[in-house]
Amino acid sequence: MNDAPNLAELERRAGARASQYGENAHIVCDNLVRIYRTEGVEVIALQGLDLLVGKGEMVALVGASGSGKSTLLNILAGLDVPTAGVARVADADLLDMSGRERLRFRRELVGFVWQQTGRNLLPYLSAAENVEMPMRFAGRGRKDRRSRAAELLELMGVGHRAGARPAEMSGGEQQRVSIAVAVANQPKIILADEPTGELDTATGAEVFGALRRANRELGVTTVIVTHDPDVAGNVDRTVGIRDGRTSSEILRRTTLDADGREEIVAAEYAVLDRAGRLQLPREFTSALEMKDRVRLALETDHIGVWPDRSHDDHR
Ligand SMILES: Nc1ncnc2c1ncn2[C@@H]1O[C@H](COP(=O)(O)OP(=O)(O)OP(=O)(O)O)[C@@H](O)[C@H]1O
Repeated sequence: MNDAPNLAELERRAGARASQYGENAHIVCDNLVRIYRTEGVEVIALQGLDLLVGKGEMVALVGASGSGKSTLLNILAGLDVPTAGVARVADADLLDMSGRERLRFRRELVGFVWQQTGRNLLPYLSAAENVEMPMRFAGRGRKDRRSRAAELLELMGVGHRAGARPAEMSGGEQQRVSIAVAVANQPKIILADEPTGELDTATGAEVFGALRRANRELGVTTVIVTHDPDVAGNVDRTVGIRDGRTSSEILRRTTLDADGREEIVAAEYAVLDRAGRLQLPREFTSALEMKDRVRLALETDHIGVWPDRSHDDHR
């Protein structure tokens, strides 16, 4: 008897494998490409980016200016449409949405916090009124709105500023109110673009703390774009973006030290994508003058990478 699978079975297995990528993730980017075309010039802002974020996870995106962080965040926010690939957020397919679905996605599923507080808050409304505003749009009753706004401002540590207008608050307070606004309608995801960009370090840490509380207490998946070098201690995972691709990850784990005390350990990894591609850190490749090609060797527990010396032999 021939036990070899037929073509239909092989296709079924391949399909089943494909659907497994990111099946349980809250955010899935698979080979995401975004090309901007302006006056005949093409800029490839994202070139095959892969990213998975789990439900309830708090992730920071870091990377040099122009690496594609804002492009990615705008796509995840439903404000921009990728050129190719897969982008799924809370089960919504961002490449295949009608205008109406996109609007619903932006209103109900994601909350935003932008760097400029002026973009987050209406200047003529008090903190509490700002938090109530999205709930009014969603048709929630007045009593319910009031109590939820008060609760959220309290959670963000700005309950005592409920009656203040944005101009009467400090930058850090405004950003904490902005987080309360972003979570008012119970979104599944919060996206924050440089939320501490205009703040000093101490105030920035308070804003990260508020984002952390929203993430932990409300269970909302959180993605933050930041230049803040101290961010790794505040989030579960830091994802480095280089040239439009995820290139490295810093994972934060809590372990016990020799005396049984909890300590936070952050370990840096290079990202190996599904095609087997790996970005070697520039400092490593330039230290050994590696370019164009390298020699690889499989060892029992690691892979060796050597500079290509074949030119030297032929000289
Ligand atoms: N609307 C646009 N039209 C053309 N090119 C764009 C546009 N938006 C971004 N780009 C280009 O795409 C690339 C990625 O830009 P992006 O703003 O995503 O980077 P970034 O990592 O967020 O940078 P920064 O930290 O400076 O905000 C850059 O080369 C940028 O010039």
